[in-house]
Amino acid sequence: MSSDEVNGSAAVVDRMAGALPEPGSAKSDPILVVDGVKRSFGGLTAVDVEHLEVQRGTITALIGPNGAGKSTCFNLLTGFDRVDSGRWTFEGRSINGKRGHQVARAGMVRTFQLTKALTRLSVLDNMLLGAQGQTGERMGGAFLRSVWGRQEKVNTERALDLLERFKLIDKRRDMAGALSGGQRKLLEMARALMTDPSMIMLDEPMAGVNPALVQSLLHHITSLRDEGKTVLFVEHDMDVIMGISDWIVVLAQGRVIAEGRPSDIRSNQQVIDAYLGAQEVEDEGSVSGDE
Ligand SMILES: Nc1ncnc2c1ncn2[C@@H]1O[C@H](COP(=O)(O)OP(=O)(O)OP(=O)(O)O)[C@@H](O)[C@H]1O
Repeated sequence: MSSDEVNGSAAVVDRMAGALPEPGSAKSDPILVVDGVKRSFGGLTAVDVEHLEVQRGTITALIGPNGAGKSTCFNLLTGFDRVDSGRWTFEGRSINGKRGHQVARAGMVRTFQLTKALTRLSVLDNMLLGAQGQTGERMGGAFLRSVWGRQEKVNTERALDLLERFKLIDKRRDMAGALSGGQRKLLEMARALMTDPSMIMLDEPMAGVNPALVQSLLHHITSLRDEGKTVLFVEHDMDVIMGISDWIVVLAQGRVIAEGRPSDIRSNQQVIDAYLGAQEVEDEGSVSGDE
């Protein structure tokens, strides 16, 4: 059995069957299709993606060196930044120009590199904020309750179910600020699921997380895929990337320089030159741990 078959279920392997390991490759059933998306800051081109398709029901990693444009790409696609040019469709519908909460309501939800869990709100209130589709970062719990009314019961039940699933149920009354770094990542993921998205985008879900919680997060990510959701994630940890990705997209200087299964990417000389070579040196000197 190949490492790619180990990573994904048989169904996932089938979904990627016709996809060629090359930049811009067509997928059999793309949930997200990006065309000509560009974003510059002053004279610096941060993102310049000619064509990208993300296959439905898979785990796709977006990797690349620091400053490659990964977070900017996430920000653009999810309505947290504006493109200079380009268009993209989600579930066949254009979501250009939509704001973050509208994108979330369309079914595409993202988490942030630095967790946005409101530290002075309880874990449960953070979850209830998630039900709004990521708006209201400045809203308090009392406001939430008045807005929700009858809907609050339904949302609270969903929040408690998710907190149970993510093993945070005992923390529901604690302030989010009292959680460890890893628990905040779990809360971010749980919160993102409040709107029952079909696609979840995770920005560095493992950063600052201790090894025990890494296993738990990995389990949650693969479970989401196995339930039929699409996962797109940005990550630097190569063991994580190679271990759970069905497909990998490599960005360098804003452009997609390679795409493929983990085995394709590992042996791609251009990727080794632009990223993997330097990454190995970095990993040798790094120490990981929870906050
Ligand atoms: N708001 C901004 N203003 C100016 N420059 C920006 C802004 N946001 C990003 N950049 C620049 O755009 C480039 C891409 O940054 P981005 O954060 O998207 O990279 P990244 O691949 O996510 O990096 P990392 O792995 O370090 O998180 C970088 O050169 C960065 O300095």
